[in-house]
Amino acid sequence: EQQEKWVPRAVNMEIIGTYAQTELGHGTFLRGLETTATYDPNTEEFVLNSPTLTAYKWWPGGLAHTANHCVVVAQLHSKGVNHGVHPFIVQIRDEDTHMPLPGVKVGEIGPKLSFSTANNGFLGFDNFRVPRDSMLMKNAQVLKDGTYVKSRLSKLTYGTMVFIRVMIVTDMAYYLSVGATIAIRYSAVRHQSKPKENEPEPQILDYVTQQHKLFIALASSHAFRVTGQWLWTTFVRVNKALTSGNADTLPELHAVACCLKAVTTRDAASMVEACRMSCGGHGYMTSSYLPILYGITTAACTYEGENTVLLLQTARSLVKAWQKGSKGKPLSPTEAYLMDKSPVPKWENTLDGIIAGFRRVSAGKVQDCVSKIDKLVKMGTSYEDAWNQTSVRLVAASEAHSRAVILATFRAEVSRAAAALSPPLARVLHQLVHLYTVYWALERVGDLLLYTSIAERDVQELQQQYEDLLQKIRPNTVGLVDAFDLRDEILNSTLGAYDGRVYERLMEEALKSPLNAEPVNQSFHKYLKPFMQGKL
Ligand SMILES: CCCCC/C=C\C/C=C\C/C=C\CC/C=C/C(=O)SCCNC(=O)CCNC(=O)[C@H](O)C(C)(C)COP(=O)(O)OP(=O)(O)OC[C@H]1O[C@@H](n2cnc3c(N)ncnc32)[C@H](O)[C@@H]1OP(=O)(O)O
Ligand SMILES: Cc1cc2nc3c(=O)[nH]c(=O)nc-3n(C[C@H](O)[C@H](O)[C@H](O)COP(=O)(O)OP(=O)(O)OC[C@H]3O[C@@H](n4cnc5c(N)ncnc54)[C@H](O)[C@@H]3O)c2cc1C
Repeated sequence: EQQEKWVPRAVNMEIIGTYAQTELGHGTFLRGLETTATYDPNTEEFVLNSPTLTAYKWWPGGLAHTANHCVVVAQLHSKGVNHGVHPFIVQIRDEDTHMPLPGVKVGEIGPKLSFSTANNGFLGFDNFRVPRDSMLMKNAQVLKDGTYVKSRLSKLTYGTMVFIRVMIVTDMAYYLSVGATIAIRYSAVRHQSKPKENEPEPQILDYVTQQHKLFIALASSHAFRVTGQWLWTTFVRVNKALTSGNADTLPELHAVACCLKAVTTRDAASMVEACRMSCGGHGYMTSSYLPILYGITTAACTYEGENTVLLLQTARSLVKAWQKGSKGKPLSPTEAYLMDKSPVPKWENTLDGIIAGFRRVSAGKVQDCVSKIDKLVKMGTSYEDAWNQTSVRLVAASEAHSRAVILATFRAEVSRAAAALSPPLARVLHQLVHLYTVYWALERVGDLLLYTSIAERDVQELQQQYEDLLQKIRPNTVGLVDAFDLRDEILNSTLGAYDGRVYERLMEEALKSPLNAEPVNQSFHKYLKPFMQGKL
């Protein structure tokens, strides 16, 4: 009924909304949110109120000047009892005049690192009344007399965030495809230095260090697209089960969505920055689009759940799984490997060997965390303090688990799809899987040395495998980014345009600057000349 009321109006843009959860004082700790929604049975209304400055909603995208409605997450009070945070759909502006409604204080939060096109806003309520059906009652309800009917699963309130975290993994695949396209096309056009005096300046794409910076971004885009597809399929399956009242698989989805969102956003931000730096000074130009792209990807490390907090959520699940498995209870498919008690096998420099190695690292780290926590608790430390003192290791265990999931998914999905591809295309995609897997083995070689039987000669061989792969992928690099098929209008980049006219485009953009409107800028007469004449 509520969906019939609100969804059609949102779809036809009568309602422009945003998600108003975060407050000045709380973003992570949702149970600490201060906005209140108090039910008045006499009028069958909720009274929304921001009791303190820190209760003001702060950050929601489009809230400042675009949205006329929003989903407000508030502490629900009824019959004198606080039932915790619940979502409410609230009109905040007049649909004709767009003026803020009486009792609503709304505005712009100010300049940000990036996302300058999104008017992120603040929102405060001064005993603002909304009808009872403003409470989104899919999970929990408040009856006309104020009786609270609890949800069958309180965490369903957090469902929106799981959905967005699932989507973000695919978003990162897209953003990495943009960064890789810009930087690799530029690296094919840019010639620099003379390693061989009697030869012309080479393409910078032929420097192996440049390949090391860029090819992992290209491979990660494919790895995250494939993993994002797998995660979406998992989300759809869990959601279907939830609809029929079965919440058994929700904890696993929450855990894997948390660590994948955290690892893919962190990787995307650092790899987009590497793309920016690989383009030298021109990568620092706004017209290259790389600084904006960095701002967008680094924001994703914070929004929809700050990365550390989410990695700790996954660590909570891994520790619980270890404790369950140690009692012989079955584990979820993504965590079942934790109970592999077989002897550490002889190391193999193969994809399967490396994936098995990352699972060993994750299981070893989880076991070390459980042992440290148990030891601290036995010494009289509270569980919460023991958790905090172990939290750096818990984050590392969560990252290792996430990497094992990505490596295994990327390999399995490409192997499955390869049968339907032409042999040359299958070969190139397998090279990207191989590069991605060996890259991360080398990045985490310390962990592999701690938890597997990898030896020094294996590491040397992996380094050679990696350098051979850079050489094999080089001839197809431009073709691989062209295959992302990103239009120039979407790339919005002087360095990444398909025609490669980099220098002409850089100059064209420079000449658009208002500072080039006249040969002598007025600042000379107002400041420079008086200063030079000692008059300032
Ligand atoms: C391809 C094209 C791309 C174009 C894309 C364009 C743009 C990109 C899109 C968007 C970009 C622009 C803007 C971004 C919009 C951003 C929006 C936001 O940021 S919205 C706000 C997000 N905020 C958060 O995520 C808050 C994070 N905090 C929390 O989730 C909770 O506070 C936290 C940390 C989980 C703690 O909650 P708490 O109640 O204290 O729980 P516990 O830790 O005690 O755990 C209790 C149990 O509950 C389980 N749990 C927790 N969360 C969930 C969940 N979501 N689902 C299921 N279960 C959950 C948890 O596992 C515990 O279970 P056990 O007790 O261990 O069994
Ligand atoms: C571009 C952008 C768009 C956004 N859009 C929206 C939106 O549309 N709607 C919305 O509601 N919100 C939005 N947000 C807000 C975002 O969801 C919050 O910023 C995010 O949830 C982090 O919360 P916080 O800012 O309060 O940081 P905090 O939670 O205060 O985190 C600060 C630091 O404390 C650490 N920390 C916090 N808790 C713990 C813990 N338990 N254990 C260990 N360390 C901890 C964190 O790791 C972090 O290092 C947006 C934010 C950005 C940057």
